Amino acid sequence: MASPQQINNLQQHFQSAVALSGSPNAVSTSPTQSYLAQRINSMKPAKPLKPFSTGDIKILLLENVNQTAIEIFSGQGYQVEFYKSSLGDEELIEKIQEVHAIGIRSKTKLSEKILKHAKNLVVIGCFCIGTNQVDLEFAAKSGIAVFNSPFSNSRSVAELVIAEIITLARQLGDRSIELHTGTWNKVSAKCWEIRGKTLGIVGYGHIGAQLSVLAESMGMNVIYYDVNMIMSLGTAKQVNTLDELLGKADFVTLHVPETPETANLLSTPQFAAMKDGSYVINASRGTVVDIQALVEAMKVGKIAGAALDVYPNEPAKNGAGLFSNELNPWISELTSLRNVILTPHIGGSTEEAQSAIGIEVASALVKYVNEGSSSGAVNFPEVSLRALDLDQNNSVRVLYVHQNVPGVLKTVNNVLGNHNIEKQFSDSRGDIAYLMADISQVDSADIKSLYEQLENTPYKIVTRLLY
Ligand SMILES: NC(=O)C1=CN([C@@H]2O[C@H](COP(=O)(O)OP(=O)(O)OC[C@H]3O[C@@H](n4cnc5c(N)ncnc54)[C@H](O)[C@@H]3O)[C@@H](O)[C@H]2O)C=CC1
Ligand SMILES: O=C(O)CCC(=O)C(=O)O
Repeated sequence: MASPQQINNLQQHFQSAVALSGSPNAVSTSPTQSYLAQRINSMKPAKPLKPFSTGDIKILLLENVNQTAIEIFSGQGYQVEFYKSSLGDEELIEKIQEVHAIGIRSKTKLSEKILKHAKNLVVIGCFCIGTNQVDLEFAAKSGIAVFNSPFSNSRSVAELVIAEIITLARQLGDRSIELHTGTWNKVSAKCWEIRGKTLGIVGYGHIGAQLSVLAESMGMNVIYYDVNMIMSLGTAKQVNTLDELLGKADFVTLHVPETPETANLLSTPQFAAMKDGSYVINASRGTVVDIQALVEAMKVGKIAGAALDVYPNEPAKNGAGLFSNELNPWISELTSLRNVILTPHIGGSTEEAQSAIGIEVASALVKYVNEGSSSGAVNFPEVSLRALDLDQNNSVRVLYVHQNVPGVLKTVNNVLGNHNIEKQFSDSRGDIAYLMADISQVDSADIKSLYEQLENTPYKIVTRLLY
């Protein structure tokens, strides 16, 4: 057990988080408050680890990732390069060659074409929920772990949808535009209360379920369709088919991920199956709704209103004139329709959500870079080891990503077996496996040779040593 003075010193050490460079000569550690509290509360001082042979940690942050993340990375001494927008392919390819970590939101496409240029990249942070913008399989095969924030912006999306339900039901967008342009148009025709109306939620995950509770509290009846059986919250009811939901709902809202199965989930036949005068809301991904078909269904009055937050193609940066037919061919038709609310992918854009996402994803990246823990990774086996103790001198943490084929562990343990293996954990996910091991009695002169032996093993994808 550590003395109170030692704990205090440790606390100061973590809190100041100064000069924590990723260079081989500097100490690195994790900064998050919850993690800090966990470490300190355990009353067992942990040995801070430093990366071997990765040089100074460089991180590229795109798409205006929140300040909380910048502070965490800077606090670690990482070299942070920050951009407000995403980058074009050419510039991205140039920048990605050198960095060890990259942070993006929903716009930056990290396809195989881009990722194959990354020479040092060990980790990708998606500072959002969706990870469809990253080629997760190629990343895993290249030994690059991907993290996201699974629910930090869910509430923000659910609240936006509640606002949109009322806005559509009362035609508030149109009334506001009219008055902004001098027209007083006091009408009640086809304007409704939402009380007693049926909300159909497609995808009852984090956002769908949160929305369900909010909608019920406002007097709506909730039904939902999901490919999985999911426990209902409140008095919501799961229906068996999408068509059943479409035939019953006054408002249909989509909260599914972008997958091949969800492409054009709502198209001409689905709009035809909906109730006359019903409404559509899409804050999931742009590919989930066939927007040309939606335009047609609205022109004939089948659909009385729509709120869209996401589009198949979205501009890479903010600016006037970017939302035009050059981006998506139906934009002028869509913008000429009445009772259509169009927002620029802001479902998760609140101060609360962005700050929480910044802390969550940055902390996961730091834990992976500094300690090797892949807990929460979306494309990687989840492996973690308890920290090394402060007094464990001559210990090395081995991080070894390899192809999931028979015999690899035998080869690796032959290399590690010259030392004392204090603890070891390995797991696999599809074609990829990840081994973490803490070994002791390692002379510092031997670290380079240990690294080279592991690097030269067959089926190795990435080797990292922390000590
Ligand atoms: N507009 C915005 O700013 C934001 C958009 N999103 C989008 O919302 C999506 C949903 O987010 P969460 O609720 O957190 O995801 P989640 O993973 O918690 O829930 C998704 C649900 O959809 C279901 N599902 C998958 N395929 C389906 C299908 N073909 N038909 C019916 N159900 C299906 C799943 O079983 C799951 O229950 C994200 O994948 C992301 O693309 C998320 C956050 C912000
Ligand atoms: O805030 C963003 O940039 C993207 C939000 C989003 O779509 C997500 O979290 O999946």
